Amino acid sequence: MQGLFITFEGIDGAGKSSHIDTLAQALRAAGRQVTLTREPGGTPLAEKLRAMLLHDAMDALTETLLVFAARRDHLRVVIEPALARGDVVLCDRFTDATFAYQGVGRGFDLQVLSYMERLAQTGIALEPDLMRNPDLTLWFDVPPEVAAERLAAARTPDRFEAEGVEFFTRVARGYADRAAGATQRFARLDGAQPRAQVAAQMLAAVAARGWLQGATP
Ligand SMILES: Nc1ncnc2c1ncn2[C@@H]1O[C@H](COP(=O)(O)OP(=O)(O)O)[C@@H](O)[C@H]1O
Ligand SMILES: Cc1cn([C@H]2C[C@H](O)[C@@H](COP(=O)(O)OP(=O)(O)O)O2)c(=O)[nH]c1=O
Repeated sequence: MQGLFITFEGIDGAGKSSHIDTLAQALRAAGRQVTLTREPGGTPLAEKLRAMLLHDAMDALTETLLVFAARRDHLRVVIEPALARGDVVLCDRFTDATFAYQGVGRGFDLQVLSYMERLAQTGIALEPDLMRNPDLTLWFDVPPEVAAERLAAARTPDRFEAEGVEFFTRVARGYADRAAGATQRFARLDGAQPRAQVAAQMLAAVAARGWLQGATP
């Protein structure tokens, strides 16, 4: 079976983590093996880098280098082997987050990011020239004010979540720009709706691609 790479994106508090298990269950019910993972993180090395990224002060270049270092290790150790086995890989965040947070959020040069994206995501897959990209990106789009309200009620903020609404307004614009540049890959979900409706939108986006139809030879 063909591997599939599906990413979950959106600003902090958009509802990504709340919905990833629902999709995993639906895919398993359709006969698929699922690998659940997240970024930054997903391997022992990348989880160490994640802890630094979320808690230690650093400039935007250091942040970007660490994010891509974590991503390359994650691709090498987890994502590419899972895709080669034919799994569906569900990943909570990937490179769109780097364009949204480090790029538009922090103001890091987008062309340099594109170069780093190519460098970090090429040369690991079985096809040597392939730059690994998601097959589908589920974009949980919520107004920054709604996300901030949810987070205030939910958890102690990390270094990103402690940013103000202006930062998240830029990050949200970063996601909208990425989505506009890859309309086939992105499915926009209205994340401000109640959970059941968000879940239904998510399942419909995956079903529309024929990926919930049960095992196919
Ligand atoms: N559709 C929704 N409506 C209301 N609250 C939600 C919804 N989805 C998630 N939440 C709540 O919002 C908070 C952030 O959700 P979470 O899934 O952790 O977001 P993310 O992973 O995108 O940062 C959690 O407390 C979660 O229970
Ligand atoms: C993958 C990635 C995440 N991030 C940030 C966004 C999030 O605030 C943070 C951690 O992501 P996340 O796992 O979504 O946080 P949580 O578990 O608290 O919901 O890392 C970047 O800045 N750039 C990136 O490339």
